[in-house]
Parts: sequence; structure tokens; C-alpha cells
Amino acid sequence: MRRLFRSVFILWVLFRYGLDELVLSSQQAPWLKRTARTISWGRDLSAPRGQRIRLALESLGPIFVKFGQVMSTRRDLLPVDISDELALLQDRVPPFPSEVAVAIIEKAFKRKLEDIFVSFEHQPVASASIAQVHFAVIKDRDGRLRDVAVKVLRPDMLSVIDKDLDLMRMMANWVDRLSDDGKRLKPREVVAEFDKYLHDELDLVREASSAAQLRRNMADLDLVLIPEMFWDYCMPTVMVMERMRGVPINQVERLRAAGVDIPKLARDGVTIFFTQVFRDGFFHADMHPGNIQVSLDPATFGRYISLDFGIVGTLTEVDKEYLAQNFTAFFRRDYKRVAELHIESGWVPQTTRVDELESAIRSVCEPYFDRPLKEISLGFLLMRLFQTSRRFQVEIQPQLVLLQKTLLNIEGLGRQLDPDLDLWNTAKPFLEKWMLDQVGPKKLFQQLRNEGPRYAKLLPEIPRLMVEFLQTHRRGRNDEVLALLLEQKKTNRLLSTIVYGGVGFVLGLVVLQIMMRLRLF
Ligand SMILES: Nc1ncnc2c1ncn2[C@@H]1O[C@H](COP(=O)(O)OP(=O)(O)OP(=O)(O)O)[C@@H](O)[C@H]1O
Repeated sequence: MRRLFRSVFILWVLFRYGLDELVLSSQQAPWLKRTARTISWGRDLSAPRGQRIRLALESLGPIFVKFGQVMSTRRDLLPVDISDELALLQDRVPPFPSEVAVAIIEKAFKRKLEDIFVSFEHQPVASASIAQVHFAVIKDRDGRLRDVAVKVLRPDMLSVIDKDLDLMRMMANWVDRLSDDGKRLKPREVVAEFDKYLHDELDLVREASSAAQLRRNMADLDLVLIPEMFWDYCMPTVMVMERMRGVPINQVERLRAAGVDIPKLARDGVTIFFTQVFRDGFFHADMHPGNIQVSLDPATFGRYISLDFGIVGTLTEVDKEYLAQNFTAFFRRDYKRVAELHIESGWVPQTTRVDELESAIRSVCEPYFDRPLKEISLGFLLMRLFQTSRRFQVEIQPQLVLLQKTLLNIEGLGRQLDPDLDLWNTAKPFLEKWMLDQVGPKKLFQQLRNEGPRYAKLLPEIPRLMVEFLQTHRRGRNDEVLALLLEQKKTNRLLSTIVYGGVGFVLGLVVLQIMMRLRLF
């Protein structure tokens, strides 16, 4: 029954903001359009469509607001006017009563609040759509008092989210069926992605683990502080971490007045991000200004403070190679290589013609070279590249879309801090080092080290495997085995020649040296 009421309410909100028009704009059945137009008589639809979508999402509640925020970064899918408007969405969620937060904490730890914390601030510091944060003090394992931030998940989040997601899936089906334009937005896939995103954010142990990993990765860089997690106090619904003290990154004037080197801060942001991407393949993917602060503490002055680890991205070696090679080929204007890279990645249908893809990529990239390199946005470039590839049915991996969105955030932030920030020159050394590492002796040694234990285990098993192979392939396949053995014999001979030759050469040199020392010649 509640589902029915909620569905009717959603329909009413969509209707009130004239969103039925958008859904039905490409609808062929005239009766449907006519009916909608008749009942829409008297509505004021003068506001632009982006604004109407934003207002509708705000009326539908926090999960829909979150959905709009996530979608605002999907500039590869949405038109600019809509994504710009969605970016204005703010979590205007009232905090939940502190008694409820306390009840959640006590239920999670099965202990009274006074037995967990030395003190607990009932007034929350921040309240968002998913969680609320309170400051507190704990005694750590060494008995030291530590200031902490306690993140508590909103009550009944899981059931609220599941109900709203159910309705979103239903709406996605309508959009998919009723509108050709809507179909292009891949509504079902988008909702499925959002479903995963929300469920990931709902497990605070997962978030704490990501934070711990990032803290370890970033430790030697000395550019960013990440709160320590107190594992004895981390549960799926409650997370306790070191309390950080910094100035929000968007208070630039305050930072400048305190003596922070703002252009350096902008460069450091890019360095941190590219280290996470190209060195570690593990990056913070929710880099909005609310999650970034700067330390004014004399011991860590001018360093970033990173918060909120609900969304992180991981990249494989293949992803990193794709990025590094694409960026490098792009700056050499080698569009053929960019097209080939897409084909080599295996994400393009076999039938795709390289020359057509190359020419589409050229028309995306070439206009960029009219402006100075420092003005080029890598995030925007990637986005255009992904949009172009989609036309050729290239399946872009979700982790790369996440990376592209984060890149846009980082660039936005960097340029806000320093309009002269030369992103390419800051990023270039990372790409070059990465490319060099991929082909240099370091990589060979690393691969040998990684594969060594596997081969050491396999080597003694080879005779047994050979016998088994001979037994099972006794008939018919003997020629292949013989060829294999012959090949192996040849390799052995070559290896022995090299080894014995090498040893003989070295011995000869040693003997020569000795003879010279003894003045035998
Ligand atoms: N370790 C911390 N030390 C100090 N303040 C913190 C800490 N963690 C969170 N906060 C404060 O709480 C706010 C919200 O935290 P966080 O971003 O993790 O919550 P959220 O519910 O995921 O919010 P959103 O998803 O909207 O960013 C932060 O902007 C910051 O002001």
C-alpha cells in the first residue's frame, strides 16, 4: 500500500514539474501526448528543464537528491544545462536526534555510551543524507586520550534506500519504454550503478578499510593527512576515526591570510591525485570541496586533510596503461594510436573501422590544440573521448568513468586555487615515469620477483606433468611432444653455450689478470 502511495506521489511530483513532457517528447503515440497536454493545462512550466528536474528531485527526498548529485557528474550522459543544474543540489537534510545516534552506537557496541567514550558531543558537527558526524573522546589501547570523530549511519537507511531504489527501477523502466531520448540515457544501467554506489556507502567498515589503505599509501608523500581509524570502534553502522582540524579548502582567503602557499597547494592536489592513480591504482573518488581541508597546525602546515572515503576507485595495470598511452598519444597528436589503443583494449566490437574511429577522435581532440596546453582539461578531454567511443559501441569501464569524474573535480579545484595552474606540466612527469617503469629493467625485475615463487613451485612438477601429458596424449599427439622436446633441447643447448661461454670468458679474464700481476708477460 505504502509503495502505491509513494508511486502516486512520485507521479504527481513529475507531473507538477512538467517532467512528463520530457519523457514523452519522443513518444510516437499521439493520444498519450494529447492526454498529458490536456491534464497539464494551468501548470507553470516557464522554468528551464534543468531547474524543474532539480526541484522535483528535492521534493522527492534525500535519496533522490543523492541520485541527482551523482548524476550531475555524468556529463558523458546528460546535456550540460541539466548537469549544471543538478550540481546545485545540496543535502538539506535535518540532523536526526542525538538520542537516535546514541541508540545506534549502543546497539552496535552492545555497551552504554559512557562505557565507550570518555566524552561525547551530542550536537552533531555535520549531517548529510547518509550519515551524521559527532565529536567525542576515547581512551586508546595505550590509555591515551584521543579526540575522535564518530560517523553514525542514519537510522533504517537500508530499508529506506531499498524502497526508493525499487521505485527508481520502476521509473527507469518507464523512461526506457516511453522515450527514445530517455533510452539513450541507459536508465536501467544508471539506476543499477547507483544501487551499488549507495550500498557501498552503507557499510562503514568498508569505508574505514579504504581510508586505512589510502593512509598507508600516502604516508611517504608528506602532502596529505588521512585520519587514523580506531578499529576497535568500527562497525558497519558506526565508524570512529581521528578527529582532524583544518580549514575547508574553499575558504581560500582565510588560507592565504594564514600564509598558505596557494599555487603550491594547487600543484600538490594534482600530485596527490596522480600518485594515487598512476602509482597506487587506488584513488579517493569523492573529491568535492566539503571533503577537503587544509591543516594550519605548525607540524603539518599547508598539508591537505582528506575526509569521507565512501567512494574510492581502483585501477588495474591495463587501465593505467590505457590512460598513460592515451594521454601521451594525444599530446603527440597521434590519433591513429589513440584509436588503436581503444581497439587493443578489447572494448570495441571487432567490426569497428580504425580509420573511422581515428577521424572521430581527431575531430574531438584537434580543437584543443588551439589553446595553450595549460588550459587543457584532461577530465573534459577524457569525457569527450568516452562520448565519442560510445558512438562506436566502445564499452568504457566504470572505474575509468569514475576516474574521469574525479579528474574533473581535481582540475576544478586546482584552477579555483590557481587559475594559472599548468595541469599538463604537473601531470606529465607522472605519465613519463609510469611509461618508463613499464618498459625498464625495474619492471622486468619486479615481474621476475612476482612470478618467481610460482615458477619455483612449478619447476619440480615439470617431469610429472610431462609424464601425465605423454600418458593422456599417447596416441596421435606424439609429434607435438617430440617437437616440444626438440625445441627444449635446442633452448638448453643455447643456454649452456651462453652460460659456459660466459663463465669461460670471465675465467679467462681472471687468469689474464693474475698472469699480468705476476708479470708473466
Ligand atoms: N575525521 C574527521 N575529523 C573532523 N571532522 C570530520 C571528520 N570526518 C568528518 N568530519 C566532518 O563531518 C562532515 C561530514 O563527513 P563525511 O563527508 O564523511 O560525511 P558524509 O555523510 O559522507 O557526507 P557527504 O557524503 O555529503 O560528503 C565533514 O565535512 C567534516 O566537516
